[in-house]
Amino acid sequence: MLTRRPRRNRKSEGIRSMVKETILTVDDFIFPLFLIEGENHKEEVVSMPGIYRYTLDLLMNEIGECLDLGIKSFCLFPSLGDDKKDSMATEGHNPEGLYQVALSSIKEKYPEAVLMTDVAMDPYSSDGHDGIVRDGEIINDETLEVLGKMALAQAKAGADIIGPSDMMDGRIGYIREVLDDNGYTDVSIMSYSAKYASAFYGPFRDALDSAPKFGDKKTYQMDPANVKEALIEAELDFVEGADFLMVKPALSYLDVIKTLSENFDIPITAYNVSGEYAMLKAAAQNGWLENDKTMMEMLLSIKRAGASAILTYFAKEAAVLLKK
Ligand SMILES: NCC(=O)CCC(=O)O
Ligand SMILES: [Mg+2]
Repeated sequence: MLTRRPRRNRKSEGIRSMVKETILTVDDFIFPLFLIEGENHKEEVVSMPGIYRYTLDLLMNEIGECLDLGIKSFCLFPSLGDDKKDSMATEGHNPEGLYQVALSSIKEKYPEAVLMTDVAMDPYSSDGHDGIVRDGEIINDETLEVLGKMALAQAKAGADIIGPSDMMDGRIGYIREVLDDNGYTDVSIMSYSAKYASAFYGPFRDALDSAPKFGDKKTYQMDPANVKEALIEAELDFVEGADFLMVKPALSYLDVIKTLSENFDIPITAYNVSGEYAMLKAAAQNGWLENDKTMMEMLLSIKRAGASAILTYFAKEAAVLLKK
């Protein structure tokens, strides 16, 4: 005799929705957006169908549409020409630079939008690395000064959340101090705490043309084999003042998301990265996977693992579906 029949709780849509443990909403999304110089121009990222690089005027329209769909949070990434890049990523803290001007213009037009930034040298670095390069090495402590300047310029331009993505040691404490010393105690920090040296970033580097000019990022980004190390990274970022701890990528690292969410009482977020987006788009274009259902299952799994917010290129598509 079968007394326990779990199928009873799946017998109708009504009961299934009653026992549902995880519910995905538009509030969960942070939409990463790519910004380029110029006017009235947008170009699709070849390896990310449906995702565009926008000039600021068109980006404004895109943000307006997203706000109408209920997406409240955005993370901006700049794509710069080589003429704007140097070994010290100087353009990254230029108050008149593309990025800072975009932040303040967006804030002015849409004060309700939550703007998250990217702090790392790579979009502005002629070396394509996240830190200062000397004799082929990435120099940690001197890089902190550059990151501090970037974070401060972004805070001055109106950023709500600073997102250090560089994986230098000590940068959260350093940035927190710079922000606080300058009166930006209310500006939050979402730390890319467990950022892995992953092959899933390929399409993003196409989008920003920011691939490293030599070597790889394994001396600062984490080894995909490690999870205990993620606890150390997260603990340091927590102690240094991070408001959110992020895991990146998401889908191959659901165990890391879960481990951090069980061990820390501040929000854990996850970055559903470009390669994860591209994989589904490629399969869907071939008719091998059903786009909408697979997308929702991916996003749901990231939330189920313990993420309270998800940076995802699917944000707009998923918001349209959720609205139906
Ligand atoms: N610092 C931001 C990223 O590296 C994003 C990676 C991706 O979407 O692949
Ligand atoms: Mg760290």
